[in-house]
Amino acid sequence: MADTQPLATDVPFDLSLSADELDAHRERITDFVAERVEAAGATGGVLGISGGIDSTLTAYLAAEALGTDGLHGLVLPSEVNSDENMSDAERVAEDLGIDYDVLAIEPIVESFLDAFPDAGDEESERTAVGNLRVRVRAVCNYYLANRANRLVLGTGNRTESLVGYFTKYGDGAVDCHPIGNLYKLQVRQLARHVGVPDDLVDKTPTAGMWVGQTDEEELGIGYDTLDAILALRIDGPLSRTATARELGIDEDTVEHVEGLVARSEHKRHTPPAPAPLTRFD
Ligand SMILES: Nc1ncnc2c1ncn2[C@@H]1O[C@H](COP(=O)(O)OP(=O)(O)OC[C@H]2O[C@@H]([n+]3cccc(C(=O)O)c3)[C@H](O)[C@@H]2O)[C@@H](O)[C@H]1O
Ligand SMILES: Nc1ncnc2c1ncn2[C@@H]1O[C@H](COP(=O)(O)OP(=O)(O)OP(=O)(O)O)[C@@H](O)[C@H]1O
Ligand SMILES: [Mg+2]
Repeated sequence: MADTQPLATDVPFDLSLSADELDAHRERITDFVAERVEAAGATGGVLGISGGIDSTLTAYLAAEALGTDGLHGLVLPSEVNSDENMSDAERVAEDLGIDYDVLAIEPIVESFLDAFPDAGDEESERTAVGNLRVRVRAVCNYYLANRANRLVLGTGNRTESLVGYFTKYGDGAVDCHPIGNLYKLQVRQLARHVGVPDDLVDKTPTAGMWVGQTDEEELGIGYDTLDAILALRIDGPLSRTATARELGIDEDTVEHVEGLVARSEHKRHTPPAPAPLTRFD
């Protein structure tokens, strides 16, 4: 029996979806995936599966939309992924009955780094190498997509997109974003609704770019609060002051999120070019 209970949060603003809304999202997303694949004349989708909730939900819905033959999974362990996440990723593919490959990407990353022996400072190196791992995964996705005329299915949600919490041309390098209209809390809720096991729904989100990384620690804010600020202040009509008052938080927290959104604007657009010269003035 699907669970449509709201998820517990500490935030006094309820983003939970009703049972009808969850069904509507499920239908909208599965229709979207099927339509994108058909419109592209593709044979199906390719998807990286990490053991996290975003790729798990996307895999469940894409398998529903395309059938198990229409979806190919890629589990791409590196030295920073936990064994638990990688075995969960394989469990998702097995439970869905889709074909999948497991490919350790660290040799590819290492051979790339051999070409750049001079490391930068510790913090920028950590981000650069983390992003390299993410971009190696994107290359793997597209290699398989090219070979079998498939689309690369993204797993980004609305929360990550708005604050730019993804690697440009890494996990952001995809052909469509099936769950891109859901805040993180709603991803978890829809996942539970479609039958994803609780231990996967409740798992701590991690980008898996370095050992011990968690999204909430790096972002400096919990997802429940972040979702609510985005819904009220960025997608909604409230001022900074009204958002802070509504959520019982200080204005600095709202301002922090506004900064994340503003600084990541460039990630949400195709790269700009100077205006062309015209000969028809
Ligand atoms: N204003 C601007 N206009 C145009 N381009 C601009 C720019 N500012 C930076 N850039 C470009 O963007 C680059 C920085 O962006 P990027 O390479 O993405 O790197 P960056 O945003 O620094 O790092 C990626 C962030 O996303 C997180 N992440 C990554 C992957 C997965 C997940 C997850 O949870 O799934 C999270 C990761 O932990 C990290 O915090 C710069 O090096 C520059 O090339
Ligand atoms: N080890 C991996 N193998 C295959 N794909 C991966 C791996 N790590 C990350 N990915 C891909 O990158 C995407 C972005 O990672 P992200 O952490 O945002 O999502 P998630 O792991 O599915 O969920 P969560 O945010 O809850 O951890 C994943 O959804 C998945 O498609
Ligand atoms: Mg993850």
